[in-house]
Amino acid sequence: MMNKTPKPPDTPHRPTPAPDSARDSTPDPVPAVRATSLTVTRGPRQVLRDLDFTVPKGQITGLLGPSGCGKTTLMRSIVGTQAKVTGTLNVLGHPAGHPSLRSRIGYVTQAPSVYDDLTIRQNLDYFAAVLDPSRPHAARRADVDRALTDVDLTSHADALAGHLSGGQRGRVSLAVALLGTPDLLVLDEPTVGLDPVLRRDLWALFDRLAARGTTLLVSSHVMDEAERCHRLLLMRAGRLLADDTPEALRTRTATDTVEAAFLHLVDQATEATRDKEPHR
Ligand SMILES: Nc1ncnc2c1ncn2[C@@H]1O[C@H](COP(=O)(O)OP(=O)(O)OP(=O)(O)O)[C@@H](O)[C@H]1O
Repeated sequence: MMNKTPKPPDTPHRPTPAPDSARDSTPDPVPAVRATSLTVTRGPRQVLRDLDFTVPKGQITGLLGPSGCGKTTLMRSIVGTQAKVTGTLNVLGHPAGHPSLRSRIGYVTQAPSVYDDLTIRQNLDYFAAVLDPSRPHAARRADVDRALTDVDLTSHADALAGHLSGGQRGRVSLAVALLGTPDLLVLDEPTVGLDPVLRRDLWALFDRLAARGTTLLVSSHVMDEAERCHRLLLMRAGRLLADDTPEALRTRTATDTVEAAFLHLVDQATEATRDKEPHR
């Protein structure tokens, strides 16, 4: 079972695909992320094994796979917070973790990081000051207003963060990540626990950000969200099963949905592993 939450009854089978303008645009020759032979060890285990992939600029790339397959580890590697990373991992033209990337990447983890005893606006004011203390007050204020508008929380700006729903807290975290207008936005399962309307609104925001030129890497368990991405990285057990567009995946596997394509690729990979095992 891939989904953490049951599929909501009114979720369309295949949500609105990403806009053609973004899908058909020729990708920037320098990708936002390029990984070659990327391997990560956590504790005694290799949790990412020999990954090769690229994330094109200005598009939404979905990172999908079952719980524990290594999605968070891959995101942490890209934002530069993961230890024991080998191989090559370039992000926006620099090695992952390079100091110049700090202000260019927004990272939203699964646990929203907001101060409960501050209002939404106070949270954003605080993070804006930490992000760039030398930025003039008026410019910081404009950044906060823009981020509030982006996540549709302007009318709740004076509410205490501690009084918000889980989905609203997640949107505050996203607003914090948007304060510095990052070139790359890395979102770890941003739609978990959201109702269908909020999920739709959040995906509409991702589309708007991509249309502005932001690169998004979004992890999810929910395969119908995969259909909304320009590209997909499908993972299983620390390995990459596919790096392609949803359409190409469906065509290549002669299936109707990305979920069916994923299952087809899992079966293929299982068979290939079995064939390599010595016969007893
Ligand atoms: N601190 C750690 N030490 C050792 N192993 C870890 C650590 N954190 C995670 N792992 C292991 O690394 C593997 C990948 O974990 P990761 O959190 O990247 O998966 P995921 O795909 O993001 O899972 P989920 O969808 O449940 O968040 C898992 O097998 C997990 O048990």
